[in-house]
Amino acid sequence: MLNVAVVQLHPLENKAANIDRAEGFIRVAAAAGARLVALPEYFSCYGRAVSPVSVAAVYGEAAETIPGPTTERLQALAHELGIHIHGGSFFERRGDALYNTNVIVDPAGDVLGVYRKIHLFEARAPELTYREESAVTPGTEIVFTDLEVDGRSTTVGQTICYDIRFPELYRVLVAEYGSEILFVPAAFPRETGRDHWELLLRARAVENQAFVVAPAQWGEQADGSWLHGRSMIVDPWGTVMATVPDGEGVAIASLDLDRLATYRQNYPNLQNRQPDVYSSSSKEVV
Ligand SMILES: NC(=O)CC(=O)C(=O)O
Repeated sequence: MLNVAVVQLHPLENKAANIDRAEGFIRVAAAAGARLVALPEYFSCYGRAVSPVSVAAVYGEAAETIPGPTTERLQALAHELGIHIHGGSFFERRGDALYNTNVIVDPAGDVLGVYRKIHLFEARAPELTYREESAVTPGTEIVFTDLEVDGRSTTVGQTICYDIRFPELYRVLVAEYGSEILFVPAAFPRETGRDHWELLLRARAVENQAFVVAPAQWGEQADGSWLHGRSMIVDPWGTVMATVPDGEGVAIASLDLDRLATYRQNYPNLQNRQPDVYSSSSKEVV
């Protein structure tokens, strides 16, 4: 069994305070037996409160390189507690560009996987306007990471928030790269989250026969908007194993990776895919 925790945070404008609270919840989760603790998207800074023009400035100020103070803090913490930490996401500066980036850190304090969000959120609705690309550059690489936890190896796929709407990415992470656990750190707004968040997480879990680990931001922002929260861990059958209610907090679930292997054998959905047919040019028009 692999004990995994999701941390739900209410992002405030003070980056140092956000990181301090994240550390506090990581310690709580580790003390409760979690071997892998996952943080939400933009856990150290979230910029919904400001106009698109100043969003870029706020993000730019919050951005860090890898290695940098935030990754070094996660590395020290993972080493001290002897756990893996999935560092949700934060603003990364690389040359002149900013990315929405997450890392996985192992108990030796090493950074194992660096993923830059590929699909950047955009909404042009009367009730919700957002264009992540105004400040952030999209990543161009699919990232999966091999982990060794409690003497068992597993492969995890790294994604972020809006990526969840693009099932192709998850299919590749599972069918081509063998991921057993899919990470989806997020900051879904209430407008989309109330109807789509759980539905999308459970769909990706069922269709890919994989665990989905989804820590989220929750709560009211300075501009009066709300983040949906409902961090959750979903099993490959689509059952919600653990969730965090409104507010900050931690939820933990025990993932049975051996049972996952049996389940994939008993229901060989992944083996029964017909990729040749999907890509075939021999379409019959009636
Ligand atoms: N915040 C996101 O990246 C995505 C989102 O809110 C949505 O897809 O809805």
